[in-house]
Amino acid sequence: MEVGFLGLGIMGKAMSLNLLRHGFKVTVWNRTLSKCDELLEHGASVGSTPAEVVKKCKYTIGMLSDPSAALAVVFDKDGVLEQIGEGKCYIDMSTVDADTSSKISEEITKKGGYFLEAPVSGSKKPAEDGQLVILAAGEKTLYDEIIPAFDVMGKKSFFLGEIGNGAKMKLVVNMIMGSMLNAFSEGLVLADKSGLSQQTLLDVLDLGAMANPMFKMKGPTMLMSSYPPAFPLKHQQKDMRLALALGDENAVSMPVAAAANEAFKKARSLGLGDNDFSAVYEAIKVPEPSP
Ligand SMILES: NC(=O)C1=CN([C@@H]2O[C@H](COP(=O)(O)OP(=O)(O)OC[C@H]3O[C@@H](n4cnc5c(N)ncnc54)[C@H](OP(=O)(O)O)[C@@H]3O)[C@@H](O)[C@H]2O)C=CC1
Ligand SMILES: O=CC(=O)O
Repeated sequence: MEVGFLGLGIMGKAMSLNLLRHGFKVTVWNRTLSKCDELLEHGASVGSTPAEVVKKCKYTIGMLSDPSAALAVVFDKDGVLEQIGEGKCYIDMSTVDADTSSKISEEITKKGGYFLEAPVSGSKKPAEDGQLVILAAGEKTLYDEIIPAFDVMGKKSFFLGEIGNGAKMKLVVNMIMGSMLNAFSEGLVLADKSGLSQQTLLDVLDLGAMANPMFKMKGPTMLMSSYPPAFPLKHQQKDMRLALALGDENAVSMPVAAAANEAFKKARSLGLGDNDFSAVYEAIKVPEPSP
């Protein structure tokens, strides 16, 4: 199977390498073209624009940072839309809101193409190991056709129905994840300030009903103030923002998520946006100014 891949950030690089490793023919494009070099060494072809990739491949996958990037790659000059048409398929795996996905879907469909949104749950390591959870929605026939690629990139794929449902599911999941990480960070600070061993807190949590891979993986590195980006904090804050907007639309009160969003915003204002999202702990450690 031949696929195009647009966006070689942390996730896109790992996902496209996996496809190559499993025998797919892959043509890649990235805004910063130099990031294509490593993929070229692993046997990928390189397209000079998104349009060129779509022209060459029946199936093209996008993995871009946020709604504006996802829209730019489709609608800008030399974008996906210029070559999409009858028999061409576009799969956007970026985390965006339902409106962004719908705009892309409408225009692609108008031109006779097929569209699937398919955001993923799971970070850098699951992407490298082909262990993502794929949350797809949109064109069911395209979903069935692209399953061989999803099976390489992920451990489980869900088909969630109409366009927007994949985006919404992803935002709900990440709203929970961001809120949990904040509560965890506050717990670490509280343990420290009240004279307890933070390591013992990690051990206690890991033995009880709240044990989870995120606390287990992030806890030790947070205690070392080490935040190499697996999931960049700026993207987690974008997801909190989009999840809160979804809450607004549906009149769902989410005070916990709103407070977590404030902590991620504070972390961004401290210059931590390109660090791993667990760096929110640094923002929680900073004392509030006294009145
Ligand atoms: N990292 C993670 O753990 C996970 C991330 N996600 C989601 O996946 C998506 C990608 O994440 P990740 O790989 O971590 O992000 P990165 O920041 O590592 O990569 C972002 C990619 O988007 C490209 N990009 C940004 N702006 C534009 C633009 N205006 N036009 C064209 N390309 C653009 C970047 O290109 P360039 O190299 O030129 O900057 C890069 O290829 C995000 O939506 C994120 O929320 C989902 C699950 C897990
Ligand atoms: O979106 C991030 C993730 O870890 O999933």
